[in-house]
Amino acid sequence: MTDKNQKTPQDMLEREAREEALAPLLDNGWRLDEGRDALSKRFEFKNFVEAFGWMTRAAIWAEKWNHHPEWSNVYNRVDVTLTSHDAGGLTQRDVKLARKMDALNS
Ligand SMILES: C[C@H](O)[C@H](O)[C@H]1CNC2=NC(N)=NC(=O)C2=N1
Repeated sequence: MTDKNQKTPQDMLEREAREEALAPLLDNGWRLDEGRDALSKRFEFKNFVEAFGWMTRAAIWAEKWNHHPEWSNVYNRVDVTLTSHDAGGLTQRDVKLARKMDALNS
């Protein structure tokens, strides 16, 4: 998150809300990217069909919420990075999508 007093989207997280929102995600396999304000996680599945099935379900929510992950898939593995491009960093939209991705994987 930037400290410069620029115009930022309304859902940019303030420090306290941000820490509260991020703590459970960081406990659940998400990490803060170094070098950019983004959350990343590697999801692993039994096989490609499970991985791609999960991606399909996540994609439907991403499209519904107009908030899209950066992700790549190799066989049973999906590497996800979440950040809000318009904000240049994390917003509530990333937290919401991260929680949904975890819920779809439980
Ligand atoms: C025009 C459209 O609303 C925007 O490009 C949306 C689409 N999905 C998006 N996804 C993410 N992660 N960040 C954005 O800023 C974003 N913007």
